[in-house]
Amino acid sequence: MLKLYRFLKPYTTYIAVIIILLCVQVLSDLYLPTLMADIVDNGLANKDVDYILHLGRFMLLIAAGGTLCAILATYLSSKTAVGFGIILREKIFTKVEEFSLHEFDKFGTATLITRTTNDVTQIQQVSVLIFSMMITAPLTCIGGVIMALQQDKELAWVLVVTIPILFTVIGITLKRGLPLFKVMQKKIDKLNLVLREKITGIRVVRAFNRIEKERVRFDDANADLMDNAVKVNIIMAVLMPAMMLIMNLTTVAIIWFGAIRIEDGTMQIGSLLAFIQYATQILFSLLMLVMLFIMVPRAQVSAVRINEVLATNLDIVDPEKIELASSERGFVEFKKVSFRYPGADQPALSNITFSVKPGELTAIIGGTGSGKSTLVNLITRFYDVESGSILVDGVDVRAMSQQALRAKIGFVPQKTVLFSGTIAENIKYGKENATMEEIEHAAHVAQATEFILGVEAGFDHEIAQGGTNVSGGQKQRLSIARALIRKAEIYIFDDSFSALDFKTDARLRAALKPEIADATVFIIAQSISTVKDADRIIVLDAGQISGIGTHKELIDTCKVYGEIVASQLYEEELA
Ligand SMILES: Nc1ncnc2c1ncn2[C@@H]1O[C@H](COP(=O)(O)OP(=O)(O)OP(=O)(O)O)[C@@H](O)[C@H]1O
Repeated sequence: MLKLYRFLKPYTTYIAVIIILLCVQVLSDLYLPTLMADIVDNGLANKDVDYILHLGRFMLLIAAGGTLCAILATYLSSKTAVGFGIILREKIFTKVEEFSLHEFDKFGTATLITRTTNDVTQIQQVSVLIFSMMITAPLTCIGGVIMALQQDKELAWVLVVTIPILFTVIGITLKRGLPLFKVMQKKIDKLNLVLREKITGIRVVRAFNRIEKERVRFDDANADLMDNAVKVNIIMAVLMPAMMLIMNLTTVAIIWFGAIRIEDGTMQIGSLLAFIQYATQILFSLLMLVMLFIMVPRAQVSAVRINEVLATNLDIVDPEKIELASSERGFVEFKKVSFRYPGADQPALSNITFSVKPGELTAIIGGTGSGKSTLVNLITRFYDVESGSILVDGVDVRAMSQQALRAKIGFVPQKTVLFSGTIAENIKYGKENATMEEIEHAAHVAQATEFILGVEAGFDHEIAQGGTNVSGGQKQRLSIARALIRKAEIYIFDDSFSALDFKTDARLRAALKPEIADATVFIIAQSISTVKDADRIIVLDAGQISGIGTHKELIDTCKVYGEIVASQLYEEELA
C-alpha cells in the first residue's frame, strides 16, 4: 500500500496540516483528565468555587480547541482520501487504456472494473482511518501511559495485566479474521463477473431459457460472498464486546484498587478519576490500532491488485526512437510473419508474406478460425508478431508510434461497437473535428442516411449503451461511416458487410469504390461475391496462405478457394 502512497504528493501540505491538527487534538485530550483531577482534588476538596470556575472555563476552551482540530482534521483527511481515490482511478484507467488485447485477455473485464471501483474505494476508506488513527492511536497510547503514571505509579500494574490480555484477544481474532478479509475482494470479483455476463448476455440467457440456471449461478456467487462477510462480521461482533468487557473490567479493577489506595491516603479521588480516563484512552487507542490492523490487510489486498495493474509491463509500447514513415502512403508489407496467441500450442498465423500498395483492394477469405481477423489485428498492432515483420509505408510497425500508425487506418471491427451518444457523435468518433457535411457524407456513403433520417431526431438520435437500439446492419453501417470519415490511407473492413442485405451490400460497395479508390483496402469476407472483384485475394487456411491472386487465377490454382467457390455456387443453385 505504501507503494501507492507515492501518488499522494499533491496532498503533502494537507497531510502536514492533518498531522499538526491531530497532535494538538491528542494533547488537548490528554490534558483534560489532569485538569479534571486538579478541579476535584484542589477545587472541590477545598470548596473553592472560583478555582473550579476558572479551571472549568479553561477546560471548556481546551475541549473546544481539541474538537475544532478533530473536525478540521477529519475534513482534510476525507478530502485527501477522496482526492487520492480520484488519482488512483485515473492512473488505473490510463494504464488500462494502454493495455494490448493480450493484457485485457490476461486480466478480464470484470476484475479490471472491480479494481478501478471497489478496490479503490477500499483504499480510500482505509486511508481516512490511517490519516487520523496512525497519529492519534500511538500518540494517545504513549501519552496516556505517561500521564497515567504521573497520576499514580502503583496502579499501573492493572494496565500491565490488562494490555497483554487485550493483545491476546486481538491476536486470536486477527489470526482467524485476516484470511477471510483477504478473500473478500476475490469473491466480489466473482460476483461482478457473473453479474456482468448475465446482464450483457441477457438476450441469450432468455432465448435459451437459462434464467433459472443463471439465477442459481448468481445466487451461488452471492451466497459465497455473504458466507465470507457473515464470518467476518461474527468475528467483529465477538471482538467488540470482548474489548468492551476488558475495558470495563479494567475500570472496575482501577476503582477497586484505587479505592483501597484512597482509603490508605496514598491517592486522591481526582487522581483516581483521571487514571480511569487515561486507562480508557489507552485501551481505546489500542482498539483503534486493532481497527487499523483489521482494515489495513484488506486494503492491502486491494493495493496489491491495483499495483498489479499499474505495474503490468505493457506488451506493446512505443519504441524509444520513433521512426517516421516515409512520404509513401498506404504501403503494407508482411515479411514471413508468424504469430501465436499467448499460451496457444499452434500458431494462429505462419509464414505470411505479401505486399500491397495504395489503390489496391485486398480481400482475405478462409474458413472460420483460419486467422483472418488475427492478420488484420497485426496491421493495427493490437498484437505484436512472434517472428517476421510488418512494414507500413516502409517502416516496421513496432518502430512507429502507435498513434501515428493508427492515424493511418480506418478500422471497422468484426464485432461492432458503438458508444452511448448521438448518431452524429458516434460517426464523429472517427474524426474529432469533422463538420456536419463530412458526417452526412460519410453516412451517405455507408448507406446509413435512409435509416438515420427515418428516426425522429435524425443525426441527433441517441444510441443506447452498447448500441442496443439499432439493428445489426444499422450498427455496421454507422461503424463503416465512422471509419470513412477519417479519410484514412488504409482501410480494414473485418467482415463488415455480413449483416447487410444483398441490395444494401451492393449499393454500399459501389458508393465505397470512388471514396477509397486511392487507399489501401483490406476486406475480410465470407462471400465470393464480395471478394471476386478484388485486386488480390488472400486465401487463408489454418493460419497459412494457401493461395494469393485474382479470382480467375485462384479458381484454377488454389484448391481451398475452389472449394469455397463450389460450396457457394451450390448454395446459390439451391436457393
Ligand atoms: N484472443 C485470443 N486468444 C487466443 N486465441 C485466439 C484469440 N483470438 C483468436 N484466437 C484463435 O486464433 C485462431 C484464428 O482466429 P481468428 O479470429 O483470426 O480467425 P478468423 O479467421 O477471423 O475467424 P472468423 O471467420 O470465425 O472470425 C483461432 O483458432 C482462434 O481460436
